[in-house]
Amino acid sequence: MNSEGLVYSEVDGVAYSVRLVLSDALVYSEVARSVVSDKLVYSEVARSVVSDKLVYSEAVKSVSWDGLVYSEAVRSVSSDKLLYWEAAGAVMPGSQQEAQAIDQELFTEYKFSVDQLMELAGLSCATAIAKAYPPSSFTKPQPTVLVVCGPGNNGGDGLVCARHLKLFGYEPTVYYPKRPSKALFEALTTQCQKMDIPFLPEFPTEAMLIDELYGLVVDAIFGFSFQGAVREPFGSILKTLAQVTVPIASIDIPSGWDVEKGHPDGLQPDMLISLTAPKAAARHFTGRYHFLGGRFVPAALERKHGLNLPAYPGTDCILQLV
Ligand SMILES: NC(=O)C1=CN([C@@H]2O[C@H](COP(=O)(O)OP(=O)(O)OC[C@H]3O[C@@H](n4cnc5c(N)ncnc54)[C@H](O)[C@@H]3O)[C@@H](O)[C@H]2O)[C@@H](O)CC1
Ligand SMILES: [K+]
Repeated sequence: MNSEGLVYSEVDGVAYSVRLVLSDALVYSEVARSVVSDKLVYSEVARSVVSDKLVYSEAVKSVSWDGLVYSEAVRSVSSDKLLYWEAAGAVMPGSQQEAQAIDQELFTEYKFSVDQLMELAGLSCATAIAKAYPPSSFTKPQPTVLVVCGPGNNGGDGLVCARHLKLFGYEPTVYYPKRPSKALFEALTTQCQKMDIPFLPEFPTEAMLIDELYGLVVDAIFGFSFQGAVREPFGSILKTLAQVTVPIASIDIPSGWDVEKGHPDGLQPDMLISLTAPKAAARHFTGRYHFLGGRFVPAALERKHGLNLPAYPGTDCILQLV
């Protein structure tokens, strides 16, 4: 027996779709339901695969309302020998002010140093990238990655990410046009150079050139302190990046996006790695992969800001939200 069917219907702003595949050894079903109104988007997806020995099921629920996104994911796999279950719930708070307040408290009250947190942030970005885009998935002969770094700490995360990508077997190249004269950034640059990571003297002006040379772009230009109209040279860089067809992975926030409102005509990355907690703009992210990284928030700080962070699985430094 083999059959497959898809039913889609929409009634009064509620869209339903049901997909079912049946074969002798396998049953696959997918049900999606979403409600969209002026202020509210509610969506629910349930997926399950049942084969002779294995049951896999996944449910993702998310509600977004003006400034707030709540999402919940449950995943379970059971087979003869294995029972695996994973649940995640996340509330996205994330005004720009709140992100900056958490940042400041980590440094002043909790006495972390920037380089400590940057190392963990950059490592989680490289880990998430390796999970979503393993070197074997690259269509180029080498897993080449262009890492574009901005002038602040988001750029620093990019440098750390490039270094770990190199250790993971990728071929990163960095473009870092505005380098602050601070010991931390100079050290991160030297570390990359000593690991034979090339630094581009000029940004490729044609998006096609980037597509030809690299299989992935890491956007580490701006994070949660970005404000106002983009100044050069980043305006031209972002215009070029908006035209590339290879996937873009954005660190913390897609660069050029308003931290709270997003940017409908701006960069639309394939991947977002939210650090510490997703910012409000993350509700506008439509790419394939959304990961949470930066597993360094003390419980008291999480409680104070009502972050309600999802539980990271085991010892992992990242959690896939979408
Ligand atoms: N606590 C945390 O919360 C951590 C944050 N980290 C990273 O730090 C980032 C925030 O870093 P920063 O506060 O340094 O800021 P950003 O890296 O977001 O950017 C600030 C820089 O961008 C420039 N800039 C801002 N608006 C601009 C515009 N319109 N045009 C051109 N240039 C503009 C500023 O002059 C400044 O040099 C986060 O997004 C995250 O990636 C991590 O490194 C570690 C931990
Ligand atoms: K970014």
